[in-house]
Amino acid sequence: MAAVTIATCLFGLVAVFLTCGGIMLGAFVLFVHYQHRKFAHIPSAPRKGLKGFFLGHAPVMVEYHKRNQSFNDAIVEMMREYGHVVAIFLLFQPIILVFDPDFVKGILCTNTHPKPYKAYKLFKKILGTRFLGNGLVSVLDYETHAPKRALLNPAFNRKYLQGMMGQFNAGADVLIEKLSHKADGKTEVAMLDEFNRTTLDIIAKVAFGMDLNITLDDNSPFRKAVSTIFAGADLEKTYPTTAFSPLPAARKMRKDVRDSINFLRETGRRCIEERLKAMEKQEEVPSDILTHILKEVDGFKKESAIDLEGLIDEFITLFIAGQETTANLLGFALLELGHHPEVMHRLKTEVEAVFEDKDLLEYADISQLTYMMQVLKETLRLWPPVTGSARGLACDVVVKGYKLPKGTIVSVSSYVMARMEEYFHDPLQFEPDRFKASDDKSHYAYFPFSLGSRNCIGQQFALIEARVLLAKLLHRFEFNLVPGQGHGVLDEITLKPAGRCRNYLTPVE
Ligand code: HEM
Repeated sequence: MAAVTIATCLFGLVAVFLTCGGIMLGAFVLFVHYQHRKFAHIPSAPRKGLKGFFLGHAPVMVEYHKRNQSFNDAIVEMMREYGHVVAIFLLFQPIILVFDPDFVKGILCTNTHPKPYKAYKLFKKILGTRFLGNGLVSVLDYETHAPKRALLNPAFNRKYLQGMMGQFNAGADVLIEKLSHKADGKTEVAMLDEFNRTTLDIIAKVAFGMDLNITLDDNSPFRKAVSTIFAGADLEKTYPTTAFSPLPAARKMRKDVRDSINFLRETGRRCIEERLKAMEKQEEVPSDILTHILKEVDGFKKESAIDLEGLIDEFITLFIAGQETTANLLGFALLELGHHPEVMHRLKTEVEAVFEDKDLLEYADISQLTYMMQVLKETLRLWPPVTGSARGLACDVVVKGYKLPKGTIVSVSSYVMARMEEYFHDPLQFEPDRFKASDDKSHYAYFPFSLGSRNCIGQQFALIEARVLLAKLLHRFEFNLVPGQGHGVLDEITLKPAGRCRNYLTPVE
């Protein structure tokens, strides 16, 4: 009798479980179907079978990732096939991609459409741990963003940065000294890794007066933490289940990322608190971006746009946004120079004319490097480290005859538009002369630093840093690409050269 009762109970439980599961699955299928129907009027690449129904184009993204190709190349193909407006589905999330300069202008240059949470949650938190929080990159709405941006803007204007030329030069000199020990013409040097270290050192010094010494220290915990965090973010982007999977590897990754983020945040907290104390005691403090911000907020005494936790968000934001991007730009530039000896020759001639026998490059010197600016702009056109931006529509919008309802996530891509014949002649050619001031016809089809009020605050910083580093390196070394490096890229949060820009170096005669 008892056995029958237990069996009945178990049967009942299983039935309830199956019914609930069935209802949930049914609701989920209806939801996915609704998402597809909502955007059925927008051209889209086929999503095959059940896998395509549930995962959308995500498997294509994984495929490209495995082949060291950017998913953006798949999007270029879709643009060629389907035109200026294309829908993609990542899992069941629709994203509408629009390749039209007027749309770019309307989306980026008005403060109408905020950043969408779904596209930026990976910056706010990685694998469940607060990362950039509400820092400048990841704060979503314009109202919260504006006062923060106003606070940081003066520290990033060209004039203020001109006063930091000493620090930019010093960073470059440490790298040159290090590389001079490897410049024997036969040692492979992964220049991307070197740029990564040096740009971390420079941002740490210029922004926070910190001497991290990462260029020389192979065991820097700071660098390890940054690498672990990027690896975690990339894993979560490609395999979102890592955020909650019970598998040991996923749990270990979550712990490593948590420890690394906490390490960075605690470093930031210490740095800010020590500076505050020094300022209270009226001790001499470095003239850097942190001092500038703390003076503005008067040590958080007045009601200000930012509190300590918010400032730690900015600390991490500047390290992350201000480092890998510039390193990748330099890596891609050196790679293209290796592939185009005639461009390299012309650039070196310009650098030598400016250099004469100077040790310290002043701002006036780098302003004369006009061809170098063209090289950097052209590199950013073909290889933008940040390929595009996303917004959530605040109202219905019609583009090219397609109605996009309020709430739609739209994305604009500098990477894809750079490859469109209608905006750039012979678009796949690396041709710096297209950026001669008089020839520049790139309005709203070229936006590697984004546009409008959410554009890159560090644009001037990056372009000063890149010119100082590249000029000093070309003055001292000949670079020869290790053969076999094509244009493969790693599309991991930022776009970077897959071959890590490996070179053989020799001293310039
Ligand atoms: C070649 C180098 C760089 C490139 C290509 C680049 C690109 C970009 C892009 C495309 C955005 C907009 C992102 C979005 O729409 O979500 C952005 C934002 C930002 N970048 Fe950069 N960046 C570079 C260097 C830097 C540097 C050196 C710093 C700081 C020192 C920096 C700090 C920031 C910050 C704080 C934001 C958010 C700005 C805001 O929303 O107010 N970036 N960057």
